[in-house]
Amino acid sequence: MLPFSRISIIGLGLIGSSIARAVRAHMPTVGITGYDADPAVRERAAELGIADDVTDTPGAAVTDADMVMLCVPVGAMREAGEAIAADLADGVVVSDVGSVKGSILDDLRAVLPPGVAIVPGHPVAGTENSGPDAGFAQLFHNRWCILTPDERTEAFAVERLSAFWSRLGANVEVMDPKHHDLVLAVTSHLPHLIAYTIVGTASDMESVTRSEVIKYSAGGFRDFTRIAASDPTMWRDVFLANKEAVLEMLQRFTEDMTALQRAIRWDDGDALFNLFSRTRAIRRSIIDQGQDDARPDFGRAHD
Ligand SMILES: NC(=O)C1=CN([C@@H]2O[C@H](COP(=O)(O)OP(=O)(O)OC[C@H]3O[C@@H](n4cnc5c(N)ncnc54)[C@H](O)[C@@H]3O)[C@@H](O)[C@H]2O)C=CC1
Ligand SMILES: O=C(O)C(=O)Cc1ccc(O)cc1
Repeated sequence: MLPFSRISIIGLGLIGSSIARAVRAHMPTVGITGYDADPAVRERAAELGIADDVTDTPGAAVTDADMVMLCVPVGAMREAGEAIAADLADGVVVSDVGSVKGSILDDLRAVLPPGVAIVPGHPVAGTENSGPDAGFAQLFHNRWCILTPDERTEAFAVERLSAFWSRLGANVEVMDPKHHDLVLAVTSHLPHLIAYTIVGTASDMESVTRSEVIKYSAGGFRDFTRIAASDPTMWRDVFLANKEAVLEMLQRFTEDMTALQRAIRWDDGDALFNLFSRTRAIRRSIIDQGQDDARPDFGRAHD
């Protein structure tokens, strides 16, 4: 049995359009209605035919839905919830895909009516691209989707949402929101901050020209430039919403970086070698678990 029969997607960018495409591919009988605050995105989404209907108001997109997925930047979740509150059907499941989970449940509970089941979620899958053209149906294949309900969240809603993400090819895990934010601070948010910093540092250097940075961007730097091309609005919101955990991880990172600086200064080759051997082992276990993104077709636009 299908977990939902008519879904609504609010925010038709990379993640919203990927969900729409994946639902089309894996649950073709499920109806999809979409809305985006940006008229140009609505127009493009309609052109691409990623939803059965793209509406001009948020309310019209949700009236008939049995599940609503909020796919907007973290800082816009509350406003997006407010905009649909009056038009939600009783018993509807509302979820989201935000990269930070701590405050979302409180924010959504504050603006949505009591008859609505709220299950926050985060598909740990994405790319540096944004907008409706960037989405693709296979984005969630063999990727994690973390759900962060609390003790008040209706069990039926967690089960249905779990089934929904499984159908899209994801592996579902349930986690406490605070723990989610700490784990993602080190595995996703801090790496993005480092990438933004290093690319910024290189571009600020006066003795190295911009064309040299582009021309000689070998392995490491090149990977950072991909991450540092990620959406500014999305990442501004992530850092502001996960301030505490990011600052805690940044503190640890800075201390570890200072230790490395010291090892280089004092020619402590053993310290460098030992750390690099430990980190190599982590990379190998990621590959062994089939969690590597370096698949030949990953991140390319295809449906
Ligand atoms: N980009 C990524 O790799 C991943 C992003 N996420 C999360 O998914 C969410 C969406 O990110 P993307 O799809 O990448 O961004 P995107 O920029 O591609 O799409 C977001 C869309 O939301 C629309 N929007 C903004 N405020 C709105 C509002 N109040 N009502 C309706 N539409 C509104 C924008 O016009 C835009 O089209 C974010 O919360 C992000 O943290 C989660 C996993 C991966
Ligand atoms: O493009 C990449 O490497 C990413 O890390 C994508 C990504 C961005 C944000 C998330 O919350 C989850 C995944």
